[in-house]
Amino acid sequence: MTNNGDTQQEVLDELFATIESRKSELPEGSYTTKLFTHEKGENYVLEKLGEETTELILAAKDDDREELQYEAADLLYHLLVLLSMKDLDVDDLREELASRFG
Ligand SMILES: N=c1c2ncn([C@@H]3O[C@H](COP(=O)(O)OP(=O)(O)OP(=O)(O)O)[C@@H](O)[C@H]3O)c2ncn1[C@@H]1O[C@H](COP(=O)(O)O)[C@@H](O)[C@H]1O
Repeated sequence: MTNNGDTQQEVLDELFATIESRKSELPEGSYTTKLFTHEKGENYVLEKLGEETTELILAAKDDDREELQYEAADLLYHLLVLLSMKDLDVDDLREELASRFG
């Protein structure tokens, strides 16, 4: 693992803020806009989560750590989009995880 300091520490917050901004502005050419405006509605992001989960499982089964890292990031991105669609945010996720500590 590499560590470039604050940039990596804050990347989840920055990614979530970008997702929220795409949700309100819906800029053309944005993949996130595509997820928020797809004709299948939230089912499309749910399908993507299923696909990304399958890809993650295959990477784990293959013991391909590089692919696993890549697929985990894809999965997390789509999860954050789903949270945003449901008006939850990354702090809700932190709060739930923190409540399980100890
Ligand atoms: N982290 C991500 C991210 N992870 C995965 N993806 C996209 O998720 C898709 C993964 O689905 P697939 O592997 O099935 O690829 P695909 O065939 O292109 O997907 P489909 O078009 O079939 O749905 C790819 O298109 C990836 O580009 C992401 N797209 C965007 N982000 C982040 O979101 C930010 C905003 O992106 P835009 O909304 O595109 O401006 C970016 O700066 C990134 O930080």
